[in-house]
Amino acid sequence: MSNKLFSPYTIKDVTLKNRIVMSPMCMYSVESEDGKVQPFHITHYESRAVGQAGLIMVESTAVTPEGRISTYDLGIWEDEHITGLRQITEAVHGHGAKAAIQLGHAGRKANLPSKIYSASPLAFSDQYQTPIEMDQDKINDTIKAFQDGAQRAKEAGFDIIEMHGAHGYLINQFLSPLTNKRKDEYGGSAENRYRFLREVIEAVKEVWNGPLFVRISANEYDENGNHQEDFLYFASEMKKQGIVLIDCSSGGVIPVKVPSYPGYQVTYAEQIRKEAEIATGAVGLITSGIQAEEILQNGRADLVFLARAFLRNPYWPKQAADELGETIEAPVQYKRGWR
Ligand SMILES: Cc1cc2nc3c(=O)[nH]c(=O)nc-3n(C[C@H](O)[C@H](O)[C@H](O)COP(=O)(O)O)c2cc1C
Repeated sequence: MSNKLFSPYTIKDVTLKNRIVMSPMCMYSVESEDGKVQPFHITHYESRAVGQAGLIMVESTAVTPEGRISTYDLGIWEDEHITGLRQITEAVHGHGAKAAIQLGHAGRKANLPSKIYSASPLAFSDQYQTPIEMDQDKINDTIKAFQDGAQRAKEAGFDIIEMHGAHGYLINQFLSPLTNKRKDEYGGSAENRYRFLREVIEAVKEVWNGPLFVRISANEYDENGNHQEDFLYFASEMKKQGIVLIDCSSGGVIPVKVPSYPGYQVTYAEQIRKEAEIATGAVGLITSGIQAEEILQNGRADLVFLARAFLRNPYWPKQAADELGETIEAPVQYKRGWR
């Protein structure tokens, strides 16, 4: 039986050469607080493309300055950011990988000295500022910032955009009843809590025809948080709106510890894939080729996302190919006998 991990995967008009995704990881490596790409970022992402990942996803990139997790975050809030981001996509494409970017807004989890905003005025913890509740103008401006970010991502040459709806950041703050206590049409029912994400997706679609992913936290580890029926509702709405893949993570909404064992979140990708009939990505302690292949062969997810494994080993796909007895289209150093 041939390996799925190394078979191509087509989403809309984009074909990945394999199903291995470098999961988004903030590198907190912007030095001058301007959100601009540094030489480090280009090397960091290019090296994983050399290592044969099918899709390189650039870290959560802030759509507004106030939406940064920290002042060290990459930004996409002004046109000046496009040049550096284009250097990343060109470097990644040069090695046959596709490039994605995760558009993010930290909301109440912004660790900044300036004012911060959220769905409701609830601090994440006593280490964080209490955010200002977004009024309608702020909501509209933020939706426009996601749209402008998508336009800039297009101009920078990205193939795929992912909206960061997980880990307790702004979109997640609207989705979760733990953080959204609003009395207006953005709060209350699951339908209302979904409204902000719905409007972000609609705005992004006006400027972006390519594949659009959403990352969600499919378990909030609190009985008063969203439950499976809520996630299935969100997934079915995303599908109706044309989202092509849901990247299934968990946690981060409130400060509770997330479990951690091999494949600890795969079950969410599996459930959403089966019940909402939408493609999913699995992430979380996927570290071996055999484990990744099992996930794909058993229809538990369509793509595997790896974060820390790629930090440790930019050549992880080669390691996985060796485990699975697969020969991969090798970069030149493999052909010269690199083992
Ligand atoms: C240093 C670091 C930075 C991260 N930054 C992001 C991020 O920008 N966006 C995101 O959705 N997840 C982020 N994550 C979470 C990873 O994408 C991934 O979901 C998580 O690490 C579990 O996968 P792993 O076990 O393969 O590392 C980050 C993780 C790490 C270790």
